[in-house]
Amino acid sequence: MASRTPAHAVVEFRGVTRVFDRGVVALDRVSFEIARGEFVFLVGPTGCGKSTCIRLLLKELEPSEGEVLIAGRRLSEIPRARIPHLRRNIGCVFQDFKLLPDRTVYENVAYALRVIGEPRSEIRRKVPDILRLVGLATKLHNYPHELSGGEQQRVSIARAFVNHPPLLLADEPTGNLDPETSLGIMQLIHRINRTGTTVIVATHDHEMVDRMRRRVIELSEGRVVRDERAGRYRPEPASRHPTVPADGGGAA
Ligand SMILES: Nc1ncnc2c1ncn2[C@@H]1O[C@H](COP(=O)(O)OP(=O)(O)OP(=O)(O)O)[C@@H](O)[C@H]1O
Repeated sequence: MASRTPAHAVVEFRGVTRVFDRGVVALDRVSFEIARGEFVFLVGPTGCGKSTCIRLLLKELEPSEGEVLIAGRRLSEIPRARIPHLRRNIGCVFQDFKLLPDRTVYENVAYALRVIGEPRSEIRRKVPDILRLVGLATKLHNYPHELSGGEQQRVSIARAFVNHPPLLLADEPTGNLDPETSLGIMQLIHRINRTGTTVIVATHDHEMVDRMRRRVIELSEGRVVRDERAGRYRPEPASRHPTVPADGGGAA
């Protein structure tokens, strides 16, 4: 069957339901499209299904019903052997950085290139370049434990972006950082977005969402309850979406 995904859509969730063991419905008929180059915040209270969306995009999970598409391709049709190729085109940033503790900053980033068979000369060129971009040119030989949380997150962003993937997923990237450091991280992710990379950030960080005023997709109990162009963490008081409290009620 021909795909209905518009040529410009990088990501599409088409009626996606995901049910876990014991009948936990993490996502319930979720549909949205994200165009090439968009910056999207995925928000909502804990347990609403944000990480499940990210894991579906990485094909770490399969939908119980519906389809997830990337660049018009149904992930259900991608064979197991091609999953590494899919993931190579998706940069990932997580709350806990996931750095290799016994490798230097340089090695942590170089490793991402080595596993995909990048020639040594390219690694030597690309790693210092990306570390300069994230503001860590002087920390190449430090180990993760010698860095602040914000610096560690910059390393993980460098690692995620060193291949210039068309899609960057960030799951709670500022969750462990103070507000000022978070702002720097979000500015960096914004800069990456401006190079043309599509960015999806799952977050509870309402300050950040309110400051950035980008597209906001809000989930509640596994359903999309709001999708706004230049949204805030919570809907505007005059919102046309009365199903979600406008007074800041609910979990932060
Ligand atoms: N592997 C799993 N097995 C069973 N239930 C799961 C599993 N993963 C997630 N869930 C459940 O699915 C629901 C959605 O979880 P998910 O992690 O997507 O939420 P979230 O919005 O990312 O939450 P948080 O903001 O706390 O990270 C929750 O009820 C969660 O307990």
